[in-house]
Amino acid sequence: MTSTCIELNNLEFQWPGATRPLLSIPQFSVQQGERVLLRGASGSGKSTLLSLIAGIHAPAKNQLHVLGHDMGKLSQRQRDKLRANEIGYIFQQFNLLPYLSAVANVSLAEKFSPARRRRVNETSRNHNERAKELLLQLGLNESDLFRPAHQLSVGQQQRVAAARALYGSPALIIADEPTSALDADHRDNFIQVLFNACQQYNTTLLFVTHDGSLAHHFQRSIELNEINQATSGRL
Ligand SMILES: Nc1ncnc2c1ncn2[C@@H]1O[C@H](COP(=O)(O)OP(=O)(O)OP(=O)(O)O)[C@@H](O)[C@H]1O
Repeated sequence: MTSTCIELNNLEFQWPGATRPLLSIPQFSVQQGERVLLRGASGSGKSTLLSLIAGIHAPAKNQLHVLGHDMGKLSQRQRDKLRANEIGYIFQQFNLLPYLSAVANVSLAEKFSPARRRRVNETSRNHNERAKELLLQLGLNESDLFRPAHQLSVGQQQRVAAARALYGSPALIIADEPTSALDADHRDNFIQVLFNACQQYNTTLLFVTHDGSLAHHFQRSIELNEINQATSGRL
């Protein structure tokens, strides 16, 4: 049975001080386990939409549901909790702690989330084992597992960032331009290993980029301007 992971209904969003709405999206949804590419030019509102889905900013009521929660009805604290427990975020600049090892960067995710800690406890002997398992699955070498993040290559750091997002099996992974620092070979390989991990855990993947050449990798590819009436000239 499939369930809906992200559901937008007449989502309207305008930044304070802006003269017009940035987002006006009548309908858009992503099913649990789906892998979707969201494309859009610079400034089209991709990061803003991600920040609403991740609960960093709040929409009005009844406009956005994430994993069954009306994001407009949750307090900031409830949104933070939902994000910590259920949403893995892969940032363009990785956001790793440079002097911690790859393994420590990955297991750090559980410090902020009892739910992730519990899910790791259910499936693994100990936390380092789970972090190591994910890193190896994502293609890191055994010899790099305990090296500090700042000594790793860009491609290796990206794998650590992906493993951290996947740690504790969140239902949704949001990846914001995660391949912009990689060359074409590393990029395709990174997407493939990320897909394999998402498939294994039925994790939804929302992958944002301005690079349309990645579309063929995904089950569905959406151009933000096509669903956003605020920028499609229809408003
Ligand atoms: N915190 C903020 N306060 C006010 N305006 C903002 C804020 N963040 C973004 N904006 C504005 O919203 C618009 C869309 O920005 P956003 O970062 O969502 O676009 P984007 O598609 O992610 O761009 P890029 O691909 O360059 O990262 C821009 O005009 C930007 O100036």
